[in-house]
Amino acid sequence: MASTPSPHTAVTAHLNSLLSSSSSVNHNKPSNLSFLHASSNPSSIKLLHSVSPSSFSPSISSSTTAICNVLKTVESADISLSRDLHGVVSTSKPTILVSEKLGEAGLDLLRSFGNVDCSYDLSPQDLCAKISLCDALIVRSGTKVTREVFEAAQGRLKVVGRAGVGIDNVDLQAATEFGCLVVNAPTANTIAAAEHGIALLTSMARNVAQSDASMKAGKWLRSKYVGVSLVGKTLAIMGFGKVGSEVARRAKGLGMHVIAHDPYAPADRARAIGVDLVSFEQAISTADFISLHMPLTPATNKVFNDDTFAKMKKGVRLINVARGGVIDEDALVRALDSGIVAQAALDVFTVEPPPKDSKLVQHENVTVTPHLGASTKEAQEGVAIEIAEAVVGALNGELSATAVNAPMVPPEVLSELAPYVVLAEKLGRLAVQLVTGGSGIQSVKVVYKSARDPDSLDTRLLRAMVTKGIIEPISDTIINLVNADFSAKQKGLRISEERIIVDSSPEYPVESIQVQISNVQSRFASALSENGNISIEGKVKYGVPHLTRVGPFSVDVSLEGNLILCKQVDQPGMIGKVGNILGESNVNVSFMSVGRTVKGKQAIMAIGVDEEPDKDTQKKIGEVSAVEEFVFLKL
Ligand SMILES: NC(=O)c1ccc[n+]([C@@H]2O[C@H](COP(=O)([O-])OP(=O)(O)OC[C@H]3O[C@@H](n4cnc5c(N)ncnc54)[C@H](O)[C@@H]3O)[C@@H](O)[C@H]2O)c1
Ligand SMILES: O=C(O)[C@H](O)COP(=O)(O)O
Repeated sequence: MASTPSPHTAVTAHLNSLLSSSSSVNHNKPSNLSFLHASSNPSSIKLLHSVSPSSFSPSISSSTTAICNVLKTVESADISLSRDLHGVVSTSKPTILVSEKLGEAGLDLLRSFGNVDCSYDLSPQDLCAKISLCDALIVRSGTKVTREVFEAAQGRLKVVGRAGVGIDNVDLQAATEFGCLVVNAPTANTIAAAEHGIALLTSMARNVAQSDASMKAGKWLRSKYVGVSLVGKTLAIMGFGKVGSEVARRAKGLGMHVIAHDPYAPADRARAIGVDLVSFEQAISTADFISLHMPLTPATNKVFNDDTFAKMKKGVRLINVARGGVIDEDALVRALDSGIVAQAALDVFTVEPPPKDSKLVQHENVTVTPHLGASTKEAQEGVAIEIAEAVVGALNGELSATAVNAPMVPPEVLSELAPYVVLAEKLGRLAVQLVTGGSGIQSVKVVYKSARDPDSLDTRLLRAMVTKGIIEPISDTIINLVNADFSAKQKGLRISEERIIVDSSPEYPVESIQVQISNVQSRFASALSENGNISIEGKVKYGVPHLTRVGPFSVDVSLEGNLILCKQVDQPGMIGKVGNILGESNVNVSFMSVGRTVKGKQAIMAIGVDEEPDKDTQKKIGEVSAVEEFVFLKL
């Protein structure tokens, strides 16, 4: 059993805290911190510990050390630990609330990882009451995950998994503000939805539902239910994404002429299946059938309304397996009554279930199904597995390929950037401690020197880590990849980035990272560069982050433990004097580096120390005659 975590473990543990720590932006509420253990294999990361910061009192670091010691003892035992709200450490697993029916295979996977609570049909109040006991929530389209849910979670909820595509029932803004990751299952129900679209298209064209109902009512109405043929007719696909393009493929097989409108779809993908991409106006004015496959967003909300129906070909037929909200349903009733729209086939509604007396649902030219697009056995099993894997991965601190509100960083980029992620956080943490009073920071610049083309360097993770390092020491907000940019904006912190190409080995993604804070006073004036900004720079050496520059001074000290920066007149004996004072106080020096601008003038000592020197010791250092200023910094 290792008594000291390997550099790799430390690196991945840092990554995990970035990816998995949950936060509450409502500062009155406690946030949960997740301590995660990373094994030497980054793909097998285990959530070991979850604890409320209130239970850390009085000293976060001493509690952390104690907890880490416990963790070390179980490191090889693959046991999950958690601490309850009273701070009692116990073996427990994360709790996953599943609020709508999910396929068994997905549930099995979830059960092998955590405690699964399948509570279907919860009222909004019951959901809010339960959620503070849950680490993850899995929903379909029937559960509204509102801001109130995130507030009620009190920082514990780390991930919301949407077992399907549409995330319009999740308040993404609130999720992001609360640092909660949202993942979806975007692929497993595509074919089911496309097949349902085709089922609605063909059954509407041949009045299958209406004639079935009339026969069951004892009638035989052959002339009433004469249909229309599909072959040679123009079908407009609105939203040429996964479902839209599969509907297009199938409609071509039925001999239809298919056009599509999608402002973001690549023309070559459309061409590849023989579909012309056209403007919105052209699509709706020339089509005999219009099939909707765009997401519900502020831009698509009620995009089919009185104005747009008026532009359609008289007698057009409409299919909607996307979202009810893209249609103004009252306007559709009017268009059906006037004959502009001959028929509609709808799987989705603005309010689900729609009111029993809905004129639209009751309309004789309308065929309806109760949101069944994704409801095939195959799709539901697929979606359940897809979302269970995404949620387990997220709880394990892995970056999700289906994250909806966080950058998706490919695993290879992630593993390459891992040591720089640690460096970025430590530089942010050091830089903010150099500011007098710590707060009032408005403008931070992060400069990356790299031999690589700036376009090939994905710095989102590094920027988030610098943000984490700066914000966490001066607030009670826990920062992760989800909420880093939002939290910075909330605090009026502008983080800009610059990438400088340097002539070094492109083998490493980053040569150095520099953090500059402008328009602030510094507790350590020597950290100010010529332009008056606090400026510190670091590099990764042999996988370990190092501080390499403070203001104009070059230093080289490994960023572990704590740090004393000391500015003195460049003269012999200084290392001994300060070293002796620390030694007398039992403060162990781990690293030491001296940097100067000109021989015999000023120099900076960067001293790595394991313990924090007490006030008396710090006073003695300040009293050494050649020492002009010094500062103690926690890493
Ligand atoms: N009825 C069901 O059970 C069911 C099942 C699956 C998906 N859906 C819904 O179908 C829709 C499409 O799903 P998908 O998996 O194909 O998603 P997708 O993201 O692959 O495709 C959506 C497409 O819509 C396009 N789009 C965005 N804004 C647009 C606009 N203003 N006009 C035209 N196109 C626009 C996008 O560029 C994208 O290509 C979603 O709303 C989803 O929720 C419903
Ligand atoms: O967006 C989706 O994936 C579909 O609308 C499916 O929704 P459901 O999971 O509620 O069936």
